Amino acid sequence: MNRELLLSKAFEAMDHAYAPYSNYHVGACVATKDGNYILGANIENAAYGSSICAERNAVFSAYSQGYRKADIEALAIVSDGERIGTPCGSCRQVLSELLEEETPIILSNRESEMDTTIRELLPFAFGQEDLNV
Ligand SMILES: O=c1ccn([C@H]2C[C@H](O)[C@@H](CO)O2)c(=O)[nH]1
Ligand SMILES: [Zn+2]
Repeated sequence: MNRELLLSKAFEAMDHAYAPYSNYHVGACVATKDGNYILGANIENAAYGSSICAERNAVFSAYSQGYRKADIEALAIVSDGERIGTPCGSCRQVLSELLEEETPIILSNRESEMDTTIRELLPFAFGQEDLNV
């Protein structure tokens, strides 16, 4: 996985964000172990709650193409904010099920970068194993 290419694909996705309400543009890219780069951007809606975050779009897209957590090498999430953006609570919940605990997550706002994992972002996550089924 080429880190610079992964980040540049995430910034390319950010350019496709549709964010007329927040004016906060986010891009994400999943790097798969077989060499694919799958993009996602935040897409907003006048009914605000119907909007979708960039990282969920990218990871859902990867799953829609048949990839699963073991196939994902890294996830980059980038934004045009003044500080590095971190995933919202809903995305952390989704990522905790759809990524491996230690899959690298790279966050950037062009000025700086930060490396993390979903284990670090959402410790003690609620998951499938908590269900009574
Ligand atoms: O990690 C984040 C945080 C926010 N957003 C989007 C949702 C909404 O469109 C806008 C403002 O919350 O940014 C993302 O895509 N990813
Ligand atoms: Zn989110």
